[in-house]
Amino acid sequence: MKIAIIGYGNMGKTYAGSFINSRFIKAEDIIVVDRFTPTEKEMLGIPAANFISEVNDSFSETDIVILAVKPQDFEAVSEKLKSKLTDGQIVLSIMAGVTIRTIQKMTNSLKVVRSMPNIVSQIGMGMTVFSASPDIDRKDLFIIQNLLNTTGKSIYVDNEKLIDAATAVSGSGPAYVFYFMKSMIKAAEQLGFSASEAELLVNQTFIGSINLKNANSFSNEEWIAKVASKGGTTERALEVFDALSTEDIIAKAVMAANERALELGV
Ligand SMILES: NC(=O)C1=CN([C@@H]2O[C@H](COP(=O)(O)OP(=O)(O)OC[C@H]3O[C@@H](n4cnc5c(N)ncnc54)[C@H](O)[C@@H]3O)[C@@H](O)[C@H]2O)C=CC1
Ligand SMILES: O=C(O)[C@@H]1CCC=N1
Repeated sequence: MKIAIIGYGNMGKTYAGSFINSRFIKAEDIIVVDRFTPTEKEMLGIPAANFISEVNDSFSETDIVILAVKPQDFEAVSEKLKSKLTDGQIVLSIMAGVTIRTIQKMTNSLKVVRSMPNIVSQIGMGMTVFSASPDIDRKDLFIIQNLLNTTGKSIYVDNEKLIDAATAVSGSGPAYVFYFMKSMIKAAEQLGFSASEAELLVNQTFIGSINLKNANSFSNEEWIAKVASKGGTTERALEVFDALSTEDIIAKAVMAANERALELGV
């Protein structure tokens, strides 16, 4: 199977790396289009000749074309791509917001899969939610899901609106986690820890908590109750979160991301 990746930034590189490392796709079967020439290390064993700056005739030989540019760059890409795609090819988009309908219109392609991965795909622990146009048959969907699963876990949704919702939850989600970590590190420093000590305390707390959660079937509420002793320190901190409506703030932020995904699709 041959794959073209348009846009070799954070996500384009992540995808190429996952496909190659999982041995699902051979490095020589990947074509990359970007304005920038990557370093040798970034090429991941893909032959230098397979890196091109514009979509060209070699595209008609590929089975899947992955759109990994920013939504704002899609129009320019689609202009070049439109005339090169043939009927059997699958277009797989990871762009935030851009709808299946828009991708179909702008690429003249009926076989479109729209997905929302996250950056954690870099270490094979990503979360991807995907949906497909009616012309994608079961076999196509199976191939795509196998490909996506080289980057982590995936779920298929019929309702395309859930791709925007996933963008706001799991797509942008890693940044929310890093934001929370950054805030805790800052507080730890204010309490007297050095920057590296603060980072260790917070990293280990996150890694440990997630692994603990995964090792048992208790809910988040149950875990909170196990940590927060009556009249103790955690309870005092949680009172501050509640008094400042932190849950509402987080919900508002996620809704804002969802709104932005919808705007990007217009
Ligand atoms: N960064 C993330 O965590 C996630 C990003 N996404 C989506 O993935 C897409 C890419 O995001 P990133 O990789 O973070 O962006 P990026 O900015 O790191 O990479 C985009 C690449 O596209 C290239 N590019 C721009 N115009 C081009 C053109 N006309 N032809 C060929 N290449 C062109 C740029 O040179 C750049 O290397 C976006 O649509 C974003 O919504 C989805 C999930 C997570
Ligand atoms: O911020 C963005 O628009 C992209 C989509 C999800 C993560 N990054």
